[in-house]
Amino acid sequence: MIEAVGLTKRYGAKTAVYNLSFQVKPGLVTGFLGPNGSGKSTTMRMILGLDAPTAGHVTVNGRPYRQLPNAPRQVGALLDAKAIHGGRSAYNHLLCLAQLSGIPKRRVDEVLGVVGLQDVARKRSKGFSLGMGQRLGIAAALLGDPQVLLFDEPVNGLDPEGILWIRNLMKKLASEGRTVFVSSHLMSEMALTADHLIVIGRGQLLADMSVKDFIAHNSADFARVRTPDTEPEQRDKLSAALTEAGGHVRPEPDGALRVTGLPLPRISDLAHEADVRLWELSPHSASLEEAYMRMTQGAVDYRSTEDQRAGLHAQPPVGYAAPPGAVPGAWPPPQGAAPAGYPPPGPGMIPGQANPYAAPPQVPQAPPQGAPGWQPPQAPQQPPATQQPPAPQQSRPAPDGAGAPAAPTKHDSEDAR
Ligand SMILES: Nc1ncnc2c1ncn2[C@@H]1O[C@H](COP(=O)(O)OP(=O)(O)OP(=O)(O)O)[C@@H](O)[C@H]1O
Repeated sequence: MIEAVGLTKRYGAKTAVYNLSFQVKPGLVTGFLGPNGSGKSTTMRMILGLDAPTAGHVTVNGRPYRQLPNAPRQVGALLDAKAIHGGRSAYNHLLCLAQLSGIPKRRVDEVLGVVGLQDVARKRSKGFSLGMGQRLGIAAALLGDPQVLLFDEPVNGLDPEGILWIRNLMKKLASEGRTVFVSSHLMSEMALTADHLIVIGRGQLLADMSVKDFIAHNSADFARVRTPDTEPEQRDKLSAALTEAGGHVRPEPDGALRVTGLPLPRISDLAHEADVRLWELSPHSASLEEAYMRMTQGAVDYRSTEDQRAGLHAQPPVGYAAPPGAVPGAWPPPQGAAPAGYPPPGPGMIPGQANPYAAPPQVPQAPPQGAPGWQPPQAPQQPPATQQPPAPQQSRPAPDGAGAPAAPTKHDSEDAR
């Protein structure tokens, strides 16, 4: 079990993670989702004692990582698969990690078999493809047969067969009662792999719930209705009738109508009353991807200017009414402002948490802590000094990095400096 309480990390004026509290339970695959730069890797690094929290704390099996006896046998991690000494063979890389942690040599062959690298085990890893590197990183994570596993983007570079393999591996590890915490941007994959989701945006918790609940709470079921393609006036007639009856109607790219707010039998009756023939009337549930996009769209930091111009990034939440005077179709509303009609936090959001559609002001950025006038909202309590993991050191028990918490940082760690 992994438990974070009020976890906060600041890099100078940048708040990467703010007041994050969650539990990752054994026996489940827990997906860790969030847009680019939302703080996933930083959180994982704090779990592994590679970054010290600015406030709050995180424990693995009840202790900070650095206080775990023989940590590599309790926790395995894939942070950065490229963090391997390229001149070393896969076998020697794993052997080195095993020897540093007192893991028997035979385990090296076992994990090479598990990840399917047995035939290239003696080849230098610098010739490995991205997918082979990922497999080697996963082998290193499994080396100590740990109860707790963290994977940062494990399917990166894997082909479809590899993706299927890792999906089954994660599920198997969880079914053995292990704690499996995995970050990914592949929503379709997460929908198939994860039982539970932790979603963050701009370093803050947006959701902590089962995949099923997440989809149910963050998406509206809808109906697709199609009238004969050859009679566009029928479509307009139906659209008017459905809107008048209180439905929300949006055109689909293929000419169908997407209708929310009306049950299927009612749509059928309204079509009948309007004397409109239907070619399609079908119920639909949103995908995890749609639910995720809906929840995190306001917390996306990096966006193509092309998308911004074309408005591709933004679909207003269901029920959103543009404020008076707004440019028609403009979404999202101006950052930091919550105009009239701005949706309140929905049922899928964390109680007491700010509306995630809102822009960053909840995350205190400046002035820095201690500066005149700085007042963090609900500032988490500093834990006693004894609960803080010791400051990360440059040299860690696994010098080659991959698969062990020793993996070099994606960013230069301020702590290490
Ligand atoms: N050592 C550092 N110094 C300064 N800023 C940092 C450092 N590490 C991370 N950050 C910043 O903290 C924020 C969170 O970064 P992080 O890598 O944790 O996000 P992420 O969710 O893992 O992103 P991605 O999905 O792109 O991998 C980013 O704005 C990042 O630039």
